[in-house]
Amino acid sequence: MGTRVLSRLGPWCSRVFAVECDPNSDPVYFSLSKKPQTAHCSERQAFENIFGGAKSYSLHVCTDERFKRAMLYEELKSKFIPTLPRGCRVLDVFSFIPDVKNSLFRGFLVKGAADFPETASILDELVRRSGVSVCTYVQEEDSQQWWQHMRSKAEDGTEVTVDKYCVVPAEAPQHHPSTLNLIGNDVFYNVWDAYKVMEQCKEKMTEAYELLELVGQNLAQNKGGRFPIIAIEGLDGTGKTTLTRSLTAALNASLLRSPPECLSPWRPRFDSEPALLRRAFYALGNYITASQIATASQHAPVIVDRYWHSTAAYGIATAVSGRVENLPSPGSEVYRWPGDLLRPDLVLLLTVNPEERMRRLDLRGEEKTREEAELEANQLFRTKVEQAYKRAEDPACVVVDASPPPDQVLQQVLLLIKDKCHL
Ligand SMILES: Nc1ncnc2c1ncn2[C@@H]1O[C@H](COP(=O)(O)OP(=O)(O)OP(=O)(O)O)[C@@H](O)[C@H]1O
Ligand SMILES: Cc1cn([C@H]2C[C@H](O)[C@@H](COP(=O)(O)O)O2)c(=O)[nH]c1=O
Repeated sequence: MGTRVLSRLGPWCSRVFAVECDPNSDPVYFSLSKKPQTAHCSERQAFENIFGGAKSYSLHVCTDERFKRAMLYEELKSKFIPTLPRGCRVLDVFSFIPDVKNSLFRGFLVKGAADFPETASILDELVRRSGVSVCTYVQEEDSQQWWQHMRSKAEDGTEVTVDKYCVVPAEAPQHHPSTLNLIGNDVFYNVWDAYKVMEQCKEKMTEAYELLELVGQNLAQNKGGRFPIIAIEGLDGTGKTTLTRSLTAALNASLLRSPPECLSPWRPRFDSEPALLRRAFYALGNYITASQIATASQHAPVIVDRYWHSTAAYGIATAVSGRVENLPSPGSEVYRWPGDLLRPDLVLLLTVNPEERMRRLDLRGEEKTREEAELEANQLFRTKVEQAYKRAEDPACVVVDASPPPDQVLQQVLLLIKDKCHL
């Protein structure tokens, strides 16, 4: 793999690497060079922190085929990483070509592997896997420089180093590497892109096959009727269900949701699949909901409990690691509305402070999805979801303070609807 060209994504040695040690600080960036270069003291210290101690390995999922990449990454994360001894530390590693979309390969840096002989044999097994590349990090005693050794198996089964590069400091790119693959992996901007993902797994999942059938039956209808379409968005527990019910009664409206009810039986299955499939499931759900909205809005106003903005906000916030500043800047193309999806007339984003939201969730006390559990555990994630909502464009979200009692929130929202939709 070392000297071979990685398909259209360029040679290995032209890549930049980022190791994430802590979600609240910048990753350590490095690139590869055939010739050693002198690193500053602080840079040497940073390398010492990430590779130092007992032998370190990095594993990279290296294929530009998105389905295979998603499956392999999930397999490493859920099957392989949990088998490592507790003493090993696992950090996220990205390898990418700066500013080149879809050039990101995700992986893991396993620190302290040499302390556990069984770890080395597990990692050596991975050298054989197609689509995974395994590197080790070695410090040369005389020069204090770190070298990345690319591992491979020879024909006779013995492990060999196929290439080695000096690890040299690299500048932080303008955009965080985790933003490079968002489009087409974490957010889909047309139905066919999500459809193609689902098609790739319809052989192994009957749910995918049935979902595709449903989408096929629901695509023809995508033009709104004469009544307004109002989407209600917000983090879990902000009061969407409560408000959408009372609004529906007050406006004599139809109430719909995304994902639509007809997908509820399949949701737990897709929620436990790799992110690519999960995101494709939610994206396709919006198109089925759109077809229901198209019919319903011919007869009455339509209230939608979550719609496209949830799909995009959760997809972006899950994929972009680390700090809120790592999100794509406002105005980025990732915050646009898909051209082929029925647009609502008004989108309201309900917001409450974290303590009140937690109080409401605790009072409700239902079973949680993976996303909900993550949201509850992680304030950083919640802030990223809310920021992604706020950056959405055309239509943008109108922020509503949902902390007053339900009746007051309803009155506030009715006034907004009267003003914006003339209802
Ligand atoms: N304005 C409000 N004031 C106080 N409590 C509220 C208010 N609105 C909703 N609640 C309560 O907060 C809890 C969560 O509300 P609700 O289920 O409507 O939120 P949600 O946004 O639909 O959540 P999810 O997205 O997880 O389905 C419920 O117990 C509900 O009764
Ligand atoms: C619609 C939609 C939802 N999710 C995630 C976000 C939430 O944590 C859960 C719960 O949704 P609920 O139906 O309101 O209970 O699902 C998502 O990730 N993408 C989506 O499109």
